[in-house]
Amino acid sequence: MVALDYAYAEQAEALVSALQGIPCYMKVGMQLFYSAGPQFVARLKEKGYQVFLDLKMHDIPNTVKGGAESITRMGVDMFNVHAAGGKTMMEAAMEGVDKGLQAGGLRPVVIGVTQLTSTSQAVMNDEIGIAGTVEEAVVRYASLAKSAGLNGVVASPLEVVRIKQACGAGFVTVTPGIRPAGADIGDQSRVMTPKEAFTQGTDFVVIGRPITEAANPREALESIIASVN
Ligand SMILES: O=C(O)c1cc(=O)[nH]c(=O)n1[C@@H]1O[C@H](COP(=O)(O)O)[C@@H](O)[C@H]1O
Repeated sequence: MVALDYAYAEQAEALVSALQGIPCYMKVGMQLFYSAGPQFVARLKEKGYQVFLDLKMHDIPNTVKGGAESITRMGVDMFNVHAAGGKTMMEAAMEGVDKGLQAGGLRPVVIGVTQLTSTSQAVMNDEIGIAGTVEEAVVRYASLAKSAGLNGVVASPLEVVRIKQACGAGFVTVTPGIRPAGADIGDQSRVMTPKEAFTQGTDFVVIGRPITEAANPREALESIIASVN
């Protein structure tokens, strides 16, 4: 999944054109969506892409339900909500999906965000104030997401084995925090290479800057795919 983290539609369009023909999901996050909106998502769908709309909803259940309904009507393939919003909020998201389907939408894969991959053990314990290991917190969020009827979670590849043990092999894992060997980690904290991530059994890897900031993004993505194969 390529993270189209751009402020302007033209920049994202240029990357999509550069990657044309390479099979991948396109991830639209808040930076692009707040600027280019549902029209950009519609253009990606017209081009035949599968789209992960990453807006990480986290609000009261009624508001998340409405957001999920609108997102489902948009016809995206995947979207996410914060598992930290709790079981009732996540169940409300699934109710919103049902309402969106009744209005003619397509069924999306619904994913819970666990602990952001930028969060280290120390930050989680000392700053946010959650005790225990990151892995324990992630597995707890994943189990909660599963009990609310979600299809999977976003986590770092380091937690995939434990998530699959707790929630089953079919529970989808979407893993950012991916860095090819030697790449700049930036603000990420819990990282692995693409190959290592797939060795852990993840279903999807999400990659942004190693592609978007490369001198040649197409070559960067092709070399990542080659490293996995
Ligand atoms: O939900 C996400 O996609 C997400 C969750 C998370 O825990 N960490 C995370 O990095 N992401 C997203 O994944 C992408 C990672 O981008 P890079 O760090 O540039 O590869 C960004 O678009 C983030 O918003």
